[in-house]
Amino acid sequence: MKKRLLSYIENQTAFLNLDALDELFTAKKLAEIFGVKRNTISHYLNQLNDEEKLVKINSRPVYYFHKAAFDQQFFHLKYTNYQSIKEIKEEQPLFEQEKDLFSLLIGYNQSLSRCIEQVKAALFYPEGGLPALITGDSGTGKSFLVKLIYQYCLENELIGENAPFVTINCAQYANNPELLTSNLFGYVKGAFTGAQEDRKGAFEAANNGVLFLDEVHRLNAEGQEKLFTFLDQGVIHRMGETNQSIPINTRIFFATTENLESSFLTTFIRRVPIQIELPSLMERNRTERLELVYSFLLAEYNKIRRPLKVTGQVLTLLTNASFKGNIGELKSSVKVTVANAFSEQKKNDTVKITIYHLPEAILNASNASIQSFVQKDVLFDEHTTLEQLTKNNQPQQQRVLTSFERILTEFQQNNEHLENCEEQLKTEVDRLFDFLLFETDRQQKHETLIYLTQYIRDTFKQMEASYQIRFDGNSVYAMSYYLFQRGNSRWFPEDPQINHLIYQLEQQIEQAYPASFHYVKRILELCQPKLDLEISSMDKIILAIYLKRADWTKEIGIPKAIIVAHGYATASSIANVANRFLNKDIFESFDMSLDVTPQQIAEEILDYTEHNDVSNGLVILVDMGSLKEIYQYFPKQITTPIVIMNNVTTPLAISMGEQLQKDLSLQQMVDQSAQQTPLDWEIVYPETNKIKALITTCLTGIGTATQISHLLEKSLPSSCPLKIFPYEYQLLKDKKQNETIFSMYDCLGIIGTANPHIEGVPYLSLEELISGKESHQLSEWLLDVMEAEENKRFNENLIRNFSLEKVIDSVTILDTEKVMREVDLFMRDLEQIADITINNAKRVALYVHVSCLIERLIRNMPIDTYEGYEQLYQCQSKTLEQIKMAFSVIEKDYSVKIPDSEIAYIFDVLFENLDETTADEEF
Ligand SMILES: Nc1ncnc2c1ncn2[C@@H]1O[C@H](COP(=O)(O)OP(=O)(O)OP(=O)(O)O)[C@@H](O)[C@H]1O
Repeated sequence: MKKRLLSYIENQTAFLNLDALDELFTAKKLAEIFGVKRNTISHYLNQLNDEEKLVKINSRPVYYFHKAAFDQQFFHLKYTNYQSIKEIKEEQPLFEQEKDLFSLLIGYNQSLSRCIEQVKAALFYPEGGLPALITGDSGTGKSFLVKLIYQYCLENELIGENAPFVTINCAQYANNPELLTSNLFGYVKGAFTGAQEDRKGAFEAANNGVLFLDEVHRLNAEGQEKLFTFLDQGVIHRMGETNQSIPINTRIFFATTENLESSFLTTFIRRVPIQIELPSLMERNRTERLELVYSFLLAEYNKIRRPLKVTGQVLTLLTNASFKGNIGELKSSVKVTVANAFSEQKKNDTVKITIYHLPEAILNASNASIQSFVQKDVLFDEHTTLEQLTKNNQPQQQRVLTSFERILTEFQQNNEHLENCEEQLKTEVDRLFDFLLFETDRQQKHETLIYLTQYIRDTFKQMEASYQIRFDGNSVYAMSYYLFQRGNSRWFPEDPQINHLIYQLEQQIEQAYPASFHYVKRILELCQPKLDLEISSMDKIILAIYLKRADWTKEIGIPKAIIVAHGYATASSIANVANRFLNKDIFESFDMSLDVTPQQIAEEILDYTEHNDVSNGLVILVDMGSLKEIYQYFPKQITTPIVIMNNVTTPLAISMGEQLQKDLSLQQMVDQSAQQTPLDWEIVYPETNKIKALITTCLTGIGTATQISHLLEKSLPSSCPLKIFPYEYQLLKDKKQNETIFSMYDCLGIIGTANPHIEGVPYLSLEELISGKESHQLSEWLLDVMEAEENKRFNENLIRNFSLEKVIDSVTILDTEKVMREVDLFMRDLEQIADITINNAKRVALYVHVSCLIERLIRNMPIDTYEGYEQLYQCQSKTLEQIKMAFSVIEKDYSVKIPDSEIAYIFDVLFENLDETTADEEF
């Protein structure tokens, strides 16, 4: 009996649902099932619990389930006795905890993840949340989102149990704006003809609840004014009532399909700190669109309750079609499709849906996509779930997510110390890449994969050229497969605990493998715009661990060398012997027919330079004096120095081959060889029109040099032809002018954190540049490449971009672009009013300081007091008033009041010596 009981509970435990525990796990029900007395069953159950075979929950009623079956099916439990289900749930591992209501939105962890973060930021704002504006084309899900927001508020007790939810669509009142205003704000008796009694409006109805104003741009001037009063002061006035204001406490959400630049919206959005932009259907990736199609089909199945067999072609066409009315129109197209099929096959057990049931417009719009990747047929019936459909669809994506989870769990279990789990993480990453590279269907040569690989290969080459490194050959494939298989999905989890883990791990990886981390970051940045990728921290972590393992090697920049000779095999046999002797493939050979012209040879060589990396120079050994002149046929804009040597023989080739490997400049190589054998040679440097370039460098490594070059690139006017190259400091310092870049480019100067002292190339420290002490130097270097006006803009952009990252790091809810624009205005006004010029260093400080200040004020965070304000005011009242005046735009736009203590701090920033944090430290 005891055995049978245990085995029965074991089988049932697999179906256990912690959220709705079945009666079946109680002594009472089990006694009924086994037809014995309840006491007998209780006795056995307790025995089994003592033996640690069953878990007991001492709630009312008491539940028992099978420990091992539970551990296997769900998660590992530490004990066999618990007081409540809640206690058990607390042991649930991080990644299996419940999803919140927003997970009902398709795309909640992909294209909508940022939107949901913003919604939560608005909702959890202290003292009743912040208003938010939701923008997006028709049918992108604005109303749907707000309905969920309301449910979410109820679930999280942000509003009371019976709190109201009021929706007003302003577009419905297009012909009667007064009616709209009265419906929103209410009116008092006599406010207009027909107003026979006082009446509440939507604002009052939504008090203590949620108010949703759709198509808000339709409000007329009066309505707008009333709305602004509410946003600024939290009160409304009914129509016809000017004296009495009614305080309203409602969580307000607005939506509009209108362009934000329109005149009403610009004044309006200044008062609405959070703007949430929903992507159009086409901006969502294919996986997400397919998920939407699945969910709508599933909903139709649930309505008609007849299995639906949908062909892959239908799924493909629905997924790829573009709809003006976005998700809303996709949803109704699915409805029409199912209705067409259903009415035709009313009597069939299964309704088969083929392309003939689709609305015609879809067929017309999607012709082009018929040949592309086609889905498999899907049967929707009582066993179908959305989760299973989407899971089946992307085993690789799932595999990537599983690795993410394992890595984070491992890291967490090792007390968040990378050094304790480095090996385990590497093994996990290796396993993931093995799976992605070798266990996925390689036959299916997906166009996207081919495109990805091609682009990533080019990016690697670009990286190799600028950093003088060489990546392991497999890295290109590994990276392409990874990005392809993980799909367009991005993984930005919401759980703060997981985000904390990711943040910690990313920081530690960056510290432990700085070079790999920087290369990965740079490669991803370069790929991002072309490949339409959303990069997450986990991508950087995984790829940095992988690249670290594959490791990259430093390329010794040796020039390419070729031998050109007349005759059937002259060149190739010399190259052959020399390469064998040198034990390395140094030379390539060009065997030429006897009647070839020098011009044809030149063309061959140019063709070679186009297909090979000759950025370290090219050495050409030729067999006839006349051929030495071939360079005349090279176009003027060759970009690499070329040495041409005459009378090639095997000893000459061997001697040159040896010199080539010594990491010397071309000139030094020739000089050395010439000491051994008399030589006839010519060196051709790129002539005129060399492209102008700046070099950035940093003592701490190429990562920072790249950041500096980024900063400069971003700040350059778009028309400027200047190139910027990040460089290893040590390399510049060791090789000096011999570094190839100086012969290939016209290097105007070096900007960085340490001077490599290169003769003839001026140096400017980043700190001097940012502080403005020496920014005129940069202007002088750039005289030839840009006009004075452009130069000025460059300097301003530089300071702005330099500050941007810090502002991004410092503010959480403000729109960074907007707040920076506001600070720009503040500084401009201040310069005018106080007749001062704010230097670069102070600009940087003000960008950050004022942005944080606004955020603190909006968030009602405590503001520091300023000691000695009175004394300061006595002697500096004029300047303090001027600063106050310059703040008026910010005060108006953000509806905040800048306290006197803050004005005093700004005074300090402007007129006291700045805290000497240097630009280098900031980097
Ligand atoms: N993320 C989503 N996941 C699942 N269904 C969605 C999602 N977004 C929108 N929908 C569905 O799409 C339909 C259209 O959405 P909704 O009416 O909210 O769009 P809207 O932006 O308010 O449109 P309009 O501006 O035309 O009023 C809704 O029926 C909703 O069920």
